[in-house]
Amino acid sequence: MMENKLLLKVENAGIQFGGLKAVSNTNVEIKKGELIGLIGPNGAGKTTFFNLLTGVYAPTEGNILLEGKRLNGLPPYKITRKGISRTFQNIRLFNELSVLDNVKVAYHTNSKHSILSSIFRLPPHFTGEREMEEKAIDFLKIFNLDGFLYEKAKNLPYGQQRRLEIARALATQPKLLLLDEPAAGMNPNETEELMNLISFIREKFDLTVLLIEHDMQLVMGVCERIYVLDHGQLIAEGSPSEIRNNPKVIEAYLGEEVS
Ligand SMILES: Nc1ncnc2c1ncn2[C@@H]1O[C@H](COP(=O)(O)OP(=O)(O)OP(=O)(O)O)[C@@H](O)[C@H]1O
Repeated sequence: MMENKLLLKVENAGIQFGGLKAVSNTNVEIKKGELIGLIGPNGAGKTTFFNLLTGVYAPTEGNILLEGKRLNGLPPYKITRKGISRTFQNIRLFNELSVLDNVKVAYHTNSKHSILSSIFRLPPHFTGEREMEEKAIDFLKIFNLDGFLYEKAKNLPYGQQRRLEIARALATQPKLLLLDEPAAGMNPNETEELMNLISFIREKFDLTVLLIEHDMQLVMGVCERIYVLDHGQLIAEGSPSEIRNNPKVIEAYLGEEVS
């Protein structure tokens, strides 16, 4: 793993909605291979920060650079192709499609064969399609979802839907994976499994991961470094133990019992 190469650089970036500075003047640097947490109270701007990174919103100030290239203003599908993908706080899947098709659709985002060859069913499509299906099935095995290939996504239990959402995000072959509250709604066992899964996929796919999470056991357990947002501003950055003992963070978010 190329651990010391900079992957993401966010320079003084922010966004204003009318009079509200939802995120302002943020500076974040993430190196290849890192697993980083983003925490902060409700409404601090965490999801908005993800929306900036993924092109849902263009920053109204500053720059976002992936491997040195500016992403500002690119639409989400182009940012996905450049290597950033995400999951959402409220799971977003194609509910009526099968588990297998959910992953195949994601593969299409980065597939090399053209839409035309798909429509006219020209030979490259068949090869591409078969390859894609095999890849998707192998992929779903990693997530323990290969027993449900033809089940509609909406029929999976909650924890498995979460895993499928991560599988879909990974199927676009990102360099940087953004996870928005992946443990929300999970019981402690599911959370533990998720922690193991995140560590495992990071190694297996040589990934860099940034995750928003309120579950401190998860954040402190898997992240190497943590950024803390409060009222749209970064108030701290450091290792889990530095963050746990940072008076500003305790006051804004963690409360005294966690210290
Ligand atoms: N499109 C928008 N237009 C106006 N205000 C917005 C928009 N998107 C987000 N905001 C505001 O920006 C602020 C930050 O919201 P955001 O959802 O990013 O917080 P969060 O840290 O993700 O919170 P939570 O932990 O509750 O998910 C909030 O005040 C929110 O109302």
